[in-house]
Amino acid sequence: MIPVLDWSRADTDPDALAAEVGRALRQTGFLLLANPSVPAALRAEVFAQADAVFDLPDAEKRAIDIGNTPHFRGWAGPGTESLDETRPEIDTKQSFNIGLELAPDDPRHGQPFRGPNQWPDLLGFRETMLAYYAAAQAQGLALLSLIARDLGLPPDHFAPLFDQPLSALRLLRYPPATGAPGEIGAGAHTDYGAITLLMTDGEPGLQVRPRGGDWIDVPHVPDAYVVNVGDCLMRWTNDTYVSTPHRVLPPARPRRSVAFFVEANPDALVEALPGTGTPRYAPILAADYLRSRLDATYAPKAPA
Ligand SMILES: O=C(O)CCC(=O)C(=O)O
Ligand SMILES: [Fe+2]
Repeated sequence: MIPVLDWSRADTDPDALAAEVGRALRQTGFLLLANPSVPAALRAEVFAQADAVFDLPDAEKRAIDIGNTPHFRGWAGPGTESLDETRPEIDTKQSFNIGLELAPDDPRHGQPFRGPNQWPDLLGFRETMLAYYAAAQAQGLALLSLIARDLGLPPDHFAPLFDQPLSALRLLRYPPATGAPGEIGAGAHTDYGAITLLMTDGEPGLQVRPRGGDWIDVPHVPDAYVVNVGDCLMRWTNDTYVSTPHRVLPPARPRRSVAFFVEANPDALVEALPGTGTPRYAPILAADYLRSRLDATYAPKAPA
């Protein structure tokens, strides 16, 4: 149901690979990407540094809490987020969020979602995360080039729209299940951005619910990314591609994952791409769309 596609074919067989990517993104909006361009050593280092930041004492994590700034960066402890807006349960996960890094004197500070990252005092953390942010964004853009091919657009169609991205790197850790009623690792949701590149650690829990179907487990393929369509790309493709609800059940053992949300530039105009039919949605700036989605995720809930 969720195909495994080999990224090494992007060089040898791009047209066929683009068609297979397109088919998956039209059907379930999910695929597994083997042999990605991001080096394995860098991916492993991201997991190691993620462990280090989550293992810091709470006081150190609170000093870089996501609530300290309006820029959605830093540590979000357990109980601060609820991805399923329709249910009272709060996600058990904790996360650490990193956005586009700007020089301190960059004039873009203060624009929507632009601001300083909050870095922990951990040797190599910042360098690893910035290297990964760049590598994952490049993989995302290369995938968007195949997506453009599939949609009959010039292969570089998206490049100028993703060169100052709102993309977010999110480290995640899920505690083992306690058995509490209704407990959920990450509530059912669709992603907000263009595409998501997700690394999982092999501990089961991630499920998707294809349209008209029931929840199914997403298999763990070592070294492959779980790739899925976000709501912004669904809207941009005028529903040609579909974003699909997914969730993380409370795992049997601690579970770790690393999501990279590939997002457009804040001022990219998201409107029905050529060839996708009569527009179903009004045009919207990528930053305004993201704002509307994040506000709902972080809205306070009545206690369960
Ligand atoms: O941890 C996972 O496997 C999925 C996380 C997720 O869906 C998200 O952060 O949007
Ligand atoms: Fe997600």
